[in-house]
Amino acid sequence: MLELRHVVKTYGKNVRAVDDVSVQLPAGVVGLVGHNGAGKTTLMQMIATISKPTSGQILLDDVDIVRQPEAMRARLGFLPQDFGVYPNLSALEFMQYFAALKGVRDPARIRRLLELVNLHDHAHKQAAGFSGGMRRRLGIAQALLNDPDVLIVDEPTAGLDPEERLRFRHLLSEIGFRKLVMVSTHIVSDIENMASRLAIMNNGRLVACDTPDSFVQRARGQVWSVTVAPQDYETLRAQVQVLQAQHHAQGITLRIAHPTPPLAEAVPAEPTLEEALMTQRYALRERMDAAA
Ligand SMILES: Nc1ncnc2c1ncn2[C@@H]1O[C@H](COP(=O)(O)OP(=O)(O)OP(=O)(O)O)[C@@H](O)[C@H]1O
Repeated sequence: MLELRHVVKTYGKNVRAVDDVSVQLPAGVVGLVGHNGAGKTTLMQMIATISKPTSGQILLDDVDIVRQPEAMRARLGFLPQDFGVYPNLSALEFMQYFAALKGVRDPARIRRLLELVNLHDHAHKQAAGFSGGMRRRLGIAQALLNDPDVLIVDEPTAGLDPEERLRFRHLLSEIGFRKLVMVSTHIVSDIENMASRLAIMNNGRLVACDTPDSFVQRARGQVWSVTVAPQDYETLRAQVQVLQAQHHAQGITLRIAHPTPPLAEAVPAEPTLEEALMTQRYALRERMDAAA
């Protein structure tokens, strides 16, 4: 179990990149979601013991890893956002290199990991010729060398094609059956079918941490569907949060986030996870505007 207690990270006097985050995370896939600059990378770096909190505690199975970072490092696999492979090494050489750095001496483990990430047929090819997805998969393979209990992956699918994305998601969700996998992303669809929990960050704060179903459940009754004439669309758009607009011969069918029916003829719609998170974001923004 990973536990964060009142974790704060400030840069200089004005930037509070992570602002009083407390959460308990058991095994499973946790999707860390938030806009650019929300604090996801800063939070992950502190958990990965690459940077230290300004204040607060991070505990792995009750051991304070800020004071004893080696307790985390021995059990950690980390794939940072800007992870690069060495282009002149083959996949196998790359794994052997990292295995030596991590003190892993079992050649069979390297073979198994290359099979797990589906790169065994490319083991002897230089990484220079690899696609973005193959490089990310090689990154995951090196992160798994020490059989980590905590796997942290920052923006895993950036630059991947749809098929690679699917394969990568499948791989992470399998690992999440037994381990804690933290995945940061802007793309909700990337994690919607694999995350057991979503942690939502906004301006350094953890504004919610819950199961995907709970987010959808809370958004029920706040997403509406209605078809309007094209000339009414602009007026409506200025008044309510339009989640989706689909043009067709009969007009424009809208999905709208609103606490009450936005028009008399609007009917309640089943929210998607993405819509549920957007609905929550709008509600949060309104609360913040009201408080300002
Ligand atoms: N080394 C640093 N020095 C100063 N400010 C920083 C530093 N690293 C991050 N920040 C600031 O801290 C805030 C959080 O940044 P962070 O990179 O953690 O967000 P993020 O959610 O990961 O964003 P992205 O999705 O764009 O990667 C931002 O305002 C960022 O500008």
